[in-house]
Amino acid sequence: MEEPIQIGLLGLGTVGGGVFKLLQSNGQEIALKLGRPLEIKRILVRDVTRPRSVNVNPELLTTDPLAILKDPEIDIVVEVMGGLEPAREYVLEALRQGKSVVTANKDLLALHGKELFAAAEATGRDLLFEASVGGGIPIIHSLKECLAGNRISQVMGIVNGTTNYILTKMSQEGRPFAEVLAEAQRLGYAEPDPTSDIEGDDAARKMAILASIAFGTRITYPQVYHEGISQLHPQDIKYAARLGYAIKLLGIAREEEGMVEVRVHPALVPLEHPLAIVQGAFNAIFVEGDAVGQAMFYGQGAGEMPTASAVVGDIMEAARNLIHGTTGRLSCTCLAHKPVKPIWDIETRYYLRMIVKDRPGVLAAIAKVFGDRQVSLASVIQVGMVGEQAELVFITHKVREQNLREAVEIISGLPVVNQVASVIRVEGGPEQ
Ligand SMILES: NC(=O)C1=CN([C@@H]2O[C@H](COP(=O)(O)OP(=O)(O)OC[C@H]3O[C@@H](n4cnc5c(N)ncnc54)[C@H](OP(=O)(O)O)[C@@H]3O)[C@@H](O)[C@H]2O)C=CC1
Ligand SMILES: N[C@@H](CC=O)C(=O)O
Ligand code: NA
Repeated sequence: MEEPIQIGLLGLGTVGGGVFKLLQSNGQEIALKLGRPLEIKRILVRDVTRPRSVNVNPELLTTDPLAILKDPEIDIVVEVMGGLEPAREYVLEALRQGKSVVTANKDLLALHGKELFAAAEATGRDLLFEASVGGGIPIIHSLKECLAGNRISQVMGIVNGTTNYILTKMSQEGRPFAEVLAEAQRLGYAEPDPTSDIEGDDAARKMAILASIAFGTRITYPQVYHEGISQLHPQDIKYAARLGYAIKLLGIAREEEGMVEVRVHPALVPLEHPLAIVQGAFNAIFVEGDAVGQAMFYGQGAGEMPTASAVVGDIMEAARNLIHGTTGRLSCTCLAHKPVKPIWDIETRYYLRMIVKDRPGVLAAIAKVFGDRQVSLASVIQVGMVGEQAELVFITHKVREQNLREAVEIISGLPVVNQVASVIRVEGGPEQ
């Protein structure tokens, strides 16, 4: 067999450790498939003395990035260290040095994609990032290649494993938020700062990447409206279930008449919808194209080995392209400019929970405000009592967000209304 293709690994944490293990355990099959073996030559870490879950020769470890970036024998740099800086500078330098790059870093791509792809195009090398969205699910390649002949109208799904794990455990086992989050961190699902999972930033970055590819226009992370799950009340999970819904952190991207809608927020999803049954750290992504119709991608969206599966697939593609002299054949696909719709212009259904005075005329007062703002109600249910006050749940028909927000503001000020406790969008039903 020929000389190995040399790899430099930036990071040996959850994902880097998984990549190391997979290249060891499946190295022979991989070499057979490529016709050349892959070899990890150096690994950048912060602390070479830290105990590792992988059995690695300490001589491979370095704290000097130049030992990888400037090594002419290294052909492929794998960035699995995370964060914006210095990861951005290292990826740019690797590309400038004529190396192909594989990364799992959605933070980087969702903010600096344009600069990174320009650098890859300048040297004609590959910049591959399958692991950045949906962990092990092959969604990036599917959108960029297999579905490239379609006009994509919608990408919708669960793209954060940590929050789906938390919501699953809270709803099925009634366990407290903090306890389940700690478990997700132990299992390696969460980001180093789990706030980005909990507050929807991680999912927003992934939706920026998916929307950019699906609609062929550059969408960056700051353009993605997002809310997380930290403000969710456990009673809303309970009431939603009673009404036939699960609450999921959904990413939604749509293109209509040349405008893109892209958002991340908790949503009530009907229990009969396939996304409602996605449990634990699993992710699922629905894609709708004019030729393919509906396609759903499902699998483990986080964790050591599922993510390593995507990274190693990309390493093999980069290696194949090097072997055949075909690097850089599939670069940036953001070729058009399409404006992003502001959140107040979106149209959807809403679940609202209110604490109100338990007296006649209250419903009529609330209904009048809704009516004045063209908010049409699909159902109203009294779910319980909070002391002397009644707890009401409303589900609306589809309405423009601006109208709903105005109605909520006026209703919150009505003397008969103590509090509009929750407003959650409803997605995936017959009206969408
Ligand atoms: N965990 C997951 O399920 C998934 C993660 N990702 C992405 O993969 C990337 C890696 O995530 P993960 O493996 O979980 O992160 P970890 O925190 O587990 O690992 C990070 C690794 O990078 C090293 N590192 C970080 N900063 C530096 C630095 N400045 N200089 C040198 N080495 C550094 C760390 O070194 P040391 O060990 O010495 O501290 C560590 O080995 C992130 O971009 C993440 O968003 C993508 C999909 C899923
Ligand atoms: N923290 C992320 C990891 C994968 O991208 C998640 O929970 O989905
Ligand atoms: Na993926």
